[in-house]
Amino acid sequence: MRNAYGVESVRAAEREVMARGPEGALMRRAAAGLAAECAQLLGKVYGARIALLVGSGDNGGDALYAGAKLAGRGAGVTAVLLAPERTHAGGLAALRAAGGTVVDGSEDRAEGVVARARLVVDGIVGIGGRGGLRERAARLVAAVAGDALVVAVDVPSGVDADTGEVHGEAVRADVTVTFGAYKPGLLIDPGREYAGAVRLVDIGLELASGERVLEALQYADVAGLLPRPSGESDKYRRGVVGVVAGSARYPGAAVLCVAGALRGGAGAVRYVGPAADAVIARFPETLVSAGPPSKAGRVQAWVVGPGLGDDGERLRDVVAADVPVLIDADGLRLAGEREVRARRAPTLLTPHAGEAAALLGVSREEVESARLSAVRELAGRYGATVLLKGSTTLVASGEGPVRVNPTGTPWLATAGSGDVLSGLAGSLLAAGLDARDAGAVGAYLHGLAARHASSGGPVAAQDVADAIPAAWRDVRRTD
Ligand SMILES: NC(=O)C1=CN([C@@H]2O[C@H](COP(=O)(O)OP(=O)(O)OC[C@H]3O[C@@H](n4cnc5c(N)ncnc54)[C@H](OP(=O)(O)O)[C@@H]3O)[C@@H](O)[C@H]2O)[C@@H](O)CC1
Ligand SMILES: Nc1ncnc2c1ncn2[C@@H]1O[C@H](COP(=O)(O)OP(=O)(O)O)[C@@H](O)[C@H]1O
Ligand SMILES: [K+]
Repeated sequence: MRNAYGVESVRAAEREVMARGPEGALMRRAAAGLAAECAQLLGKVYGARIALLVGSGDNGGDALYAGAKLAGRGAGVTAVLLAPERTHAGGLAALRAAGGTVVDGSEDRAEGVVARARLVVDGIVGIGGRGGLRERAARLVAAVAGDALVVAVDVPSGVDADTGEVHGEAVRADVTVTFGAYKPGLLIDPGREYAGAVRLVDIGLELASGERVLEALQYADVAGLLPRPSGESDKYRRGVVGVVAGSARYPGAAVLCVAGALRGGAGAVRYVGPAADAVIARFPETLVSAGPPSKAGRVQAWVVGPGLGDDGERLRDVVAADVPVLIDADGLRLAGEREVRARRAPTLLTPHAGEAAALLGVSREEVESARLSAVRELAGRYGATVLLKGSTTLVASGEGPVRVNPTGTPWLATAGSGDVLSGLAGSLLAAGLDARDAGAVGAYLHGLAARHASSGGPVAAQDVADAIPAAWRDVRRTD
C-alpha cells in the first residue's frame, strides 16, 4: 500500500524527530536527497547551469542546501530570492560558501538567470503554502525554458499539498522530490499532473499508518484481494452478479456491462432487461430473464444503471434488494438520496465528474478541481461508498482513508469504458469483496487492462473488457 499523509501529520512527525535529533538534521537529509535526484537527472553535474527559486520558508532552505551540494560538484548555481530579507540564512550561507551566486528576484536580470538554466529547482513554497503562485513567482516560473528540467521541492509550488487543488498558477515539474511521506496532493489531479514523477526521500519521519488520509493499492494488495475459486467452488458459491442495464435505445451499454461482469470473478452473470437478445448474441453464457429483477432468481450483487434510460421502476426494484448494489450512469440520476441511505446492504455509486456534479448541484469544473472533497461529500450524503471516475479515480467510504487508483491511462476516456468498469466492480461485489475493495480493485484492473489493450494507442471499451484477464494474471504473478 502506498500511503499519503496530511500536512498536520507530517508536521507533528517532524516535531518529534526534531525534539530528539540535532538541529537542522532533517533539512540536511532532505537536501541530500534532493541534490542526489537533481544530479541523476542532469547526468553531468559539472558545468551545468542551475537556477534555484527560493521562497521565504524552509522549502527555500532545502533548495539552497541542495544547491550548495551541486555547486560543490562544479555546477553553476544561482539562487533567485523571492523574499531576500526572509531567506533561510543557513542555506544562503552554505550556497555562498560553495561558490553559488545570488540575485534578487525583483531585479530585471532574474528572469534571464531562470531562462538560461538547464535545471530549475522550485523551492518557492512547500507544505506551508496557501493559494497559487504570487505574481513575482509566477513571472519567474513563466521564464523557465521549454527544454529545462524542473524539479519541485516537496510539493510543486501553488499545489495544495493536502488536496491536490490548484488555485491560480502553479509550477509544472518534471519530478517532485518529496520528504518523509507522500502528500495527497501529489497523487490526486490536478496536483498529480503538476508534480510529474514523484520521488520519496526517507528523512526518518515516523508516521502512524492510522493517520493516512489517502492510500493507493499496489500489485500485492490487489493480488491479496482478488477472489480465487477453490476445489469446492461452484458458480453460486463464486457469486452471481445481476446486471440491469441497457434499453431498446442503448443495447450496447448492456453488452459492455456484461462483458466487464463476466471477467470480474463472479461465477455467473444474470441479465435482466430489454437488451437480452444483443447480450445473448455476444455472450451466450449469460443467464437472461424478463420481468422485474426481484423475480430473476438468485443474485449476490446487482449492477444497475448503464444505458438504463428512464426506467425508474427497475431501478427501484434493485435498490430495494437486500444485497450489495452498484449504481452507475442513468441509475445515479434515478436513485433518490433517501432510498440509498435507507439501504442496509452496501451500496457503491460510480459517477464520473459530470454525474457527481449533478448529484452535488455544482459544476463539473468544481468537481474536477476539488475531487477529494467532492467524493467525500457524496459518500457522506448518500451513506454509501463512492467511486469518482476520471483521471485520478477516487474511492471513498464514510470512514477510513480515501483510495486513489494508480493505474489507468487517458486512453480510457472512451465511450462505454465506464460500463465495463461497473460490470467488473459489480462482479467483484458478488464474489464477496466489500464495496471499497470492489471499487478499488475494479478500478485497478480496469486501468491495467486499458494499458494492456492500448500499449500507447487508442482502445475501444470492448478491448478493455477483453484485456481484463491479462491484467488479472499480471497481478496474480506477483502473488
Ligand atoms: N516537515 C518536514 O518534516 C520537513 C520540512 N522541510 C521543508 O520545509 C517545508 C515547509 O517549510 P515552511 O513551514 O517554512 O513553509 P514553506 O512551505 O517553505 O512556505 C512558507 C512560507 O511561504 C510563504 N507563502 C505561503 N504561500 C505562498 C504562496 N502561495 N506564494 C509564495 N509564498 C507563499 C509564507 O510566507 P508569507 O509571505 O505568507 O508570510 C510562508 O512563510 C517543507 O515543504 C519542506 O520543503 C524539510 O526541510 C525537512 C523536513
Ligand atoms: N483522463 C483520464 N485518465 C484515466 N482514466 C480516465 C480518464 N478519463 C476517463 N477515464 C476513465 O474512463 C472511464 C470512463 O467512464 P465513463 O465516464 O463512465 O464513460 P462511459 O459512460 O462512456 O462508459 C472511467 O473508468 C474513467 O475513470
Ligand atoms: K516547492
